[in-house]
Amino acid sequence: KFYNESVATAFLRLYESTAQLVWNQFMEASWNYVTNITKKNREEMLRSEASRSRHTLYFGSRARLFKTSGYQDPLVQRMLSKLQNLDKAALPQDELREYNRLLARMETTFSTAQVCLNEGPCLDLESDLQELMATSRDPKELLWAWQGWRDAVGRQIRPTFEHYVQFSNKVAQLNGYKDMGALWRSKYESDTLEQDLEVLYQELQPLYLNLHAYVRRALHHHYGPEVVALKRPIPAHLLGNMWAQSWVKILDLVLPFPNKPPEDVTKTMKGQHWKPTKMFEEADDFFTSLGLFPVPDEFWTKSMLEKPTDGREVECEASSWDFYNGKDFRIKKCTEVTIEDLLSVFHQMGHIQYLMQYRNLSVIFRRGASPAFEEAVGSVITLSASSHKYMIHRGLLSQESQDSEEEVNFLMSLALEKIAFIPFAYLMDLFRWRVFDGTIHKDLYNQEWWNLRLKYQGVCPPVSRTEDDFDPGAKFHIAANIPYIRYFLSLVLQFQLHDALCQASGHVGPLHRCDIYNSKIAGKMLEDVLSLGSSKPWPEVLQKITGETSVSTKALMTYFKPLLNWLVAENVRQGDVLGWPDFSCSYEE
Ligand SMILES: C[C@H](NC(=O)O)C(=O)O
Ligand SMILES: [Zn+2]
Repeated sequence: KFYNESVATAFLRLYESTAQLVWNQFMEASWNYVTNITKKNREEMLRSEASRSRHTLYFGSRARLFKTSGYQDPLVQRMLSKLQNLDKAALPQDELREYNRLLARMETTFSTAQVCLNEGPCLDLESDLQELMATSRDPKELLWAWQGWRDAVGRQIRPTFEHYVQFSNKVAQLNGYKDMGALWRSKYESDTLEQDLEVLYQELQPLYLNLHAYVRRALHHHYGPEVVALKRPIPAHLLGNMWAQSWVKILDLVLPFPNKPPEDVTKTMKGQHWKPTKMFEEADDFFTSLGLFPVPDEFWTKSMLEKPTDGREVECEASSWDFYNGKDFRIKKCTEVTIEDLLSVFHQMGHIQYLMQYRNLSVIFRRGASPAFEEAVGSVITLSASSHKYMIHRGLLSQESQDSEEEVNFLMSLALEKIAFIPFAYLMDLFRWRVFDGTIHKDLYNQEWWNLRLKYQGVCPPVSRTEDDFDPGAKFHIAANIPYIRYFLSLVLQFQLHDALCQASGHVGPLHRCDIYNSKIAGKMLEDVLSLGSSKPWPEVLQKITGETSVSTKALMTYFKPLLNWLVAENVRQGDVLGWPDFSCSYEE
């Protein structure tokens, strides 16, 4: 074992100079593939992945030779320990090639799947099927899209997914973890993660149960008792979203004060001839108003901000990309001119801001303090951008003030996005952790998925399911091997950060009215945190902004308190039962 710290420092410098090149090449090849899905580009991406893995293996296996205890510089120690995780590069080459092929197969099946009308056109997920799920109020049409998508994706990738689980667990074991779930959880550097998550979930459950009961009653009223029964779970295809993870598109069916409907911001955007580029410029302007970086010129020339119309097949799922050369950062998004997409643009631009803030760190530290921090940054800004104050400021709303009823309507629209999401974000990796640790046997994948969907979300499949189906695979992050607990933690973290930044920026009044636009103080606090990347444990990073070292639901509960009060009163008035005591998912046989 090498003990000598100066050898380690030289070793890391060599890693640094080679890693940027290798990672840049890999990102370019990956980018070329997902923005132009062809066999040639896939082969090129797989070749580039293999060379990146060889580089990881070379340095990672040598990093394991260093005995880092007792080193003076904690950063050297932290860098070496991170390098020692080889991830999938630990596989023998032939198995790595097979693993990469099946990963590409699952993700590409998702990205190219369509649902076709008999003798009619074929619908893409983005945005035909998502628009149908959002706007149709015909249960049969919704069922057609819901089932068609799962037939086209979930069913197709089930066999591949079973191999993916085996390979993933082998990767984890070769890196010293018992299974891939343990490797995923290790990114949070906490040995109480699962207990902490359960506590957060329990604290949030009353908010979710009250929203669920209220929304169920509204759908019961709209669709009738045959379709939506009180005291039962809600059929998953009626919630305005392909995965029932966000219910914001059925706000019109559940508006607390229907005589005070919010202005249609999407209509205003279209009326003002907004284009996708302007949506990104708006977000860029928000970050620069905080004193943070604008995106570089090549962001505008190299990003894919709209779905191509030249016939190219692309992966539409939005994502932000670091090309590891300190100046090339891109977003891939099939942007539509809608308020939902504007907020999603803010979220993605938050990722880009993180990449820019930590671009001078070692490649090893060019990650978020935790995956949840990566997701939370953009969402924090989105909370300000969602505020009535900001929308007025940008001319997207015209009515100056909101009365208390309009504020409840506003909070309901945020709750349909954020509160509805809680159980979904939690169960996505509860499912996969149990698949990886063997608790969920491969012959029961679909039944166990729906057990979790029933237990945590209180939703049912609209039609009976079998083990020929693989409904979890119809969600991008499962087809694309992207962990998800980051979104659950980000949901709580974003309100905690928003609250701290609002206080620092001098905001007074209810949290949901806060907009940190133009606050250089808030911007400086963000800069101090984002520029650390993953060089410090995330509790230390959190403390720099909030003074706390653990994630807390306090700010989220404060934000939604006026709505919870209203929901509880309403559910009591209606004599509603919280939860789904009649838990069977009924099907007319
Ligand atoms: C919440 C998560 N957002 C994202 O991936 O950008 C999703 O879309 O499922
Ligand atoms: Zn994100």
